[in-house]
Amino acid sequence: MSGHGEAQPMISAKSGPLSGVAAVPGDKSISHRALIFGAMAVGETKITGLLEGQDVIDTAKAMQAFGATVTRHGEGAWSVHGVGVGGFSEPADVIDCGNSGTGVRLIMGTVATTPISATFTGDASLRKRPMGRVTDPLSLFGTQAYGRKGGRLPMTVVGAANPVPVRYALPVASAQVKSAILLAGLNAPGETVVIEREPTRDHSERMLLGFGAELNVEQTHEGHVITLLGRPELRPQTVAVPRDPSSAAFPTCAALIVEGSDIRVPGVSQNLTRNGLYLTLVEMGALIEFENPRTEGGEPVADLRVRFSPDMKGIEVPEERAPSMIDEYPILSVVAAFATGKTVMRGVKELRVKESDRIDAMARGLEACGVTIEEEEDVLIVHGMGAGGMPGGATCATHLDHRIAMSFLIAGMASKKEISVDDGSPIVTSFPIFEGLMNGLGASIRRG
Ligand SMILES: O=C(O)C1=C[C@@H](OP(=O)(O)O)[C@@H](O)[C@H](O)C1
Ligand SMILES: C=C(OP(=O)(O)O)C(=O)O
Repeated sequence: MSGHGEAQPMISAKSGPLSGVAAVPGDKSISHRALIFGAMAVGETKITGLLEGQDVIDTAKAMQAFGATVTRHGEGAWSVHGVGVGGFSEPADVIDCGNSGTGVRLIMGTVATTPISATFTGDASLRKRPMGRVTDPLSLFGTQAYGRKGGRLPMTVVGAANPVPVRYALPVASAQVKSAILLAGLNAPGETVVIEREPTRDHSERMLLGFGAELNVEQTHEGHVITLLGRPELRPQTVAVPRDPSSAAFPTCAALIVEGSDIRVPGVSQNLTRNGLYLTLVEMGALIEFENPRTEGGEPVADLRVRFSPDMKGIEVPEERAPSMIDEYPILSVVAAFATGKTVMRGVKELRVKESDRIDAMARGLEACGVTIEEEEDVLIVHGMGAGGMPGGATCATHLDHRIAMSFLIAGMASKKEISVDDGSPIVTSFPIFEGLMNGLGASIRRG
């Protein structure tokens, strides 16, 4: 992992036409949840297609530290012997969640209503990210949290010995906060209610139902009202993790901007809480065909055929779409640079509290590559230069952020001059086979 002071490998990318099949690894959000819910079930959960990225590995290690038995049987094939809701034991050491906001926030939820204490930390990126958004609602259960100023890691969470159920309306659209409350609600007697005004990824709700919890989702004037009955016995499951649409975004967008490309991307989620990027690309004039729609691992998926799209136009991305494409704005801003006209992204200030300030990272990097950008606290506007129009020729800073690193490497595959990134090491957090997969399609990603 990066961020501990050692020199980081600079990586650069260029590309010929891309062709072939881009089979991306398992979904990161679903992988974290399969391990965590597996650890809270009684008995053995079997997982296939688990993402073996560093973020998920760190969650697997954490589940072991809390007393679950996590075993790897082969590539993507894992099992978790769970200890039951409320059955976590106190870890003997600090829990290091590395680069993962999802890992640390969801695990804090599980600890919140268990009578144990745990101290959490992470890498330099995670230690900058706000945890108050999770510990504030968790305090309503009776949980205490002691962290650094501004609610930063390292932080000790003291679980409530006698938790009470909670009713909480999310002030930000965040699946991590929603999931932390639901995980805490599992070990609180009675009904815990979370209300979200805008729908966010619903993997926790789907998985809770699969593991046998009593959960109800109602659409009211307040938004989605999610009611969970506490203290269920979770039944172990067999979880087939579908491919990650956030990873699929990278080869998809590369094929759209690299001249002569024609690739297939199998099994891309069509879950309405995850597919915002793909809707947006189609509206821009991207040549994407959605074939063979079906259900895989409980998620609606389709196979994509993606071709070089020289006639894409900038659009105004509907603000309410943001939660369904929140991790895809960096790569969308790259595609926008290869469209004609302006692409306007509003309601995106959540990007400022991800692994890096993603608005700032993309704005500065794209400017260095010759693209005109307008930026406000909550808005990013990219002035497109058309197919093949981006000059490139810069080294972009990645700030310990995998999505920033991959976005600029993809930009470099279609820019006039090569683009480098200062540190490619964060890519292993979510997409460990990125380099090999892209090179297999015809790109040339080189180190040093
Ligand atoms: O719940 C999840 O698995 C995730 C939720 C999103 O974060 P927020 O909840 O902060 O929006 C997303 O950015 C992250 O990559 C994964
Ligand atoms: C924001 C992300 O992840 P996390 O919040 O889990 O670190 C991401 O993967 O883009």
